[in-house]
Amino acid sequence: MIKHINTRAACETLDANDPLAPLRAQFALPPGVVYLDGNSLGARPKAALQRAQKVIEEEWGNDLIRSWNKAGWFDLPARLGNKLAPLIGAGDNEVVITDSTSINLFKMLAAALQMQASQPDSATRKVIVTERDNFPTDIYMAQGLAEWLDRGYRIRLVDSPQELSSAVNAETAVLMLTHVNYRSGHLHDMQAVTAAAQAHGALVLWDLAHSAGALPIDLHAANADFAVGCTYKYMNGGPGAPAFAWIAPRHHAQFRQPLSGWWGHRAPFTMQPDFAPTDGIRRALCGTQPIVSLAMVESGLDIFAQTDMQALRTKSLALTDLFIALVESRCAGQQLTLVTPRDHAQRGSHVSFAHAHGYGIMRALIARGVIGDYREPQVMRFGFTPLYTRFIDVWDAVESLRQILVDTDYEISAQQEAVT
Ligand SMILES: Cc1ncc(COP(=O)(O)O)c(C=O)c1O
Ligand SMILES: Nc1c(O)cccc1C(=O)C[C@H](N)C(=O)O
Repeated sequence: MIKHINTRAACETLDANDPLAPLRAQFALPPGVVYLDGNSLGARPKAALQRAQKVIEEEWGNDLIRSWNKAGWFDLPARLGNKLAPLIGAGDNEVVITDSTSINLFKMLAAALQMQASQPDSATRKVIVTERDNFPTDIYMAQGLAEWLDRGYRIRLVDSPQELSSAVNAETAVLMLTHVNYRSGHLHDMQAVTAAAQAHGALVLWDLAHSAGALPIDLHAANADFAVGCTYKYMNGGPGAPAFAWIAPRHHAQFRQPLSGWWGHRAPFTMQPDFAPTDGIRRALCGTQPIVSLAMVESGLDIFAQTDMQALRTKSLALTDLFIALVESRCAGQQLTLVTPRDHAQRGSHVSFAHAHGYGIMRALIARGVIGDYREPQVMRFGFTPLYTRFIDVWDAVESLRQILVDTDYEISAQQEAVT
């Protein structure tokens, strides 16, 4: 049906019939902007401003240190983790919101390697498998940990999802994958990949940065071992908002991570000189949390509580289908190559097109108020956030893209900024 949409008026009708359309009013989006970068930094929930005011003025300003108890600051990582849990198929007391995704990757990987080190085959199980095309921080964190441990761990980088089945074997300690690829938008079959790796004795760590809040996830049904992800993308927690970490309950008792700060201690205010890990998911914590930033995450999560991930997925696929169809019909012959899988089962919530002058074209789009981003090599990335993206936004974005391409209205050798 989406394939036959070829007027802006038809997109207006899609918006008029969209059951999720009213949710957009809960976001503060600047006028005249088509925002297609919620996969990198989500838009601001209007409620975040009042929340920030309350945290800063009342909780910090007025109640001062009493707020650790009175405003529940100390429990915030776990309380918000419980709110996030249903979005990823996790249960109560299984998720904390804390630190950054990079740091949580380090903690989960370190704990997984330690669990594997206690197995009888530990001498030969020394490989961390991931994708060469994974988001670089994931690979860098694994490299840093392996180097620092200096116990013979190696990183094996696979070049395609198809290669995974031959790359994972009895030497694999951990398979660490990003569920939806940051560049291509390719979506892994979490359940099948997890089962195949576990059949070889590997533990499986999922980075949900580009899928949490974008599509339904069921960590329990997939029998995953560990998961991490960002809250500042589809969850709209704000720039640099703390990330989340999930540990399968069956691993809680064995879980040990090396950043053994006092927030992970059994009784931090007894001030004992020896570290004794607390029970459960709070073991993933390290030290004092950035409370103002952490508190912002709740405003984003509260919007998800008004809908469900299946409804969001249905709209997300309609938006990405429409974008692909319109770009291919209206920008035909303009040397654009679709990088994202067409198959719904393999597609997240962003769409990427490659063009030799991708960076210059993206700059021109941003100058016209259509905000996406650019990833090397040559990839223009457009994120579709079903909570606030409209079908007319898709139309308007493609129309701007078409005009820029037809008029060659972009700088061929645009100077790259620090953040692309
Ligand atoms: C897959 C993936 N993991 C991790 C990150 C970021 O990690 P951090 O928040 O630690 O910078 C990103 C994006 O920045 C990402 O796309
Ligand atoms: N975390 C980011 C940042 O600190 C600056 C600019 C962009 C980001 C992003 O989140 C990028 C994103 N993970 C990506 O997929 O490229």
